[in-house]
Amino acid sequence: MTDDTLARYRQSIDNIDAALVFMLAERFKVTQAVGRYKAEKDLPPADPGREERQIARLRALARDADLDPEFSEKFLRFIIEEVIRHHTRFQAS
Ligand SMILES: O=C(O)C(=O)C[C@]1(C(=O)O)C=C[C@@H](O)C=C1
Repeated sequence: MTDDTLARYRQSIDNIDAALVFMLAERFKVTQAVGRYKAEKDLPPADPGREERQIARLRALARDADLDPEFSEKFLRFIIEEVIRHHTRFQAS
């Protein structure tokens, strides 16, 4: 059975998912550089003040874009948690 409407929606979803992967790859490239820099300069892996500002900004953007702010906060925290794990590995090596 073919459902053209569903197929079109899914094509768009696939494009968006691909864009998300590319954007995340770029973000992690930058944060890897930040991790190396922080390790060199003996800076702590996490910066809770910066995180709070990022989350407040993202929540406001989410509200404007009609996206659930709770979800956007969870999503950003999930990414930052992984970044901090990478930073911590740089400090140990
Ligand atoms: O901005 C930094 O200092 C970073 O290390 C990047 C980043 C982020 O992924 O956005 C990660 C960890 C910090 O706690 C804050 C922000």
